Amino acid sequence: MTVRFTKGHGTQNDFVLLADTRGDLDLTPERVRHLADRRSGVGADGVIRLAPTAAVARDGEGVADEVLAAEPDAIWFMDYRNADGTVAEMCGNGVRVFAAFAESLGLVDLDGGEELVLGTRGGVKRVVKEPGGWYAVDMGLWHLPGGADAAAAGADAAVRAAGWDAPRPGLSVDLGNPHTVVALARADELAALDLTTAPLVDPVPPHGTNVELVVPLGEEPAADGVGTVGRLRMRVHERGVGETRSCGTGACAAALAVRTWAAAGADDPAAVPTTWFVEVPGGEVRVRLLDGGHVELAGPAELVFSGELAL
Ligand SMILES: N[C@H](CCC[C@H](N)C(=O)O)C(=O)O
Repeated sequence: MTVRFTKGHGTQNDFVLLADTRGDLDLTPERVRHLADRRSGVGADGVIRLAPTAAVARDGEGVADEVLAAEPDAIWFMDYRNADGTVAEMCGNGVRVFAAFAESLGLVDLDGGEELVLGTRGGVKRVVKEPGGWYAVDMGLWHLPGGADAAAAGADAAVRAAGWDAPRPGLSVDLGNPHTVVALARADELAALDLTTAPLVDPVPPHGTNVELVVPLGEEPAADGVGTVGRLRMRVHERGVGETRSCGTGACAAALAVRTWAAAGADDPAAVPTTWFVEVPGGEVRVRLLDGGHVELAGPAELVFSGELAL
């Protein structure tokens, strides 16, 4: 069979997008790997199928029923797959590119002020477009799997990257998908890091994890002149992919970890910034803590080209 696809990216985390508006495309792991293959296929970090949430529910995914029960307006579902063919619960850069894709299909008018409400395996997500063209995603709830003890200790895992003579402390952060965040002291160490193999994480996360290596860069005056914002730089080794140029859920995890560490050592934790700019090799995104325990991710999304491919 031949499929039409669109290629897009968010801060160079790239995706092949398929408009399966009838919900009848059988996206097997083999097909995902073929589409994502940078030699024999289109090439991408992940594959995103836009499908009716009702069709995903019909196909037996209970989360789609939960999405529709919670938010009947979430008629479209982001079926995200990693390049290795595995399924992941969420993709933050992917949601922004999904929104741009939905716009291109005429399914939503974000420029006209509409909000896109969509389903994912990580629950309902909401996307609006900012005046400057960035897509802002309410990523929903986040949590530390290690709870208050992990927050106080600043770590609940030991992580060892290639070339390290000893493990370093890591903090697990859940964004619907799993993350383990490790602080480094210097930007040159981050730049020199060998991420050609997955860092070893102990205890071994039962469903794997995305590993973010971060360098906190301190605080700076907010653009509106009110208070300060935080800044950090990160690289990431993604579950099911390898090192990518950016990771949206990872940027959220990194900002939440750095804020947790800063708050643990602060005289006034409430004074720690709630907005963070995250520098990734593919660009920059913004992470903002929202009321109610939600976190927002904002950044660019671009559609690059479309084509056809035999599957
Ligand atoms: N590799 C991730 C999914 C993609 C996440 C990333 N591309 C993002 O933008 O959040 C996982 O297996 O959980």
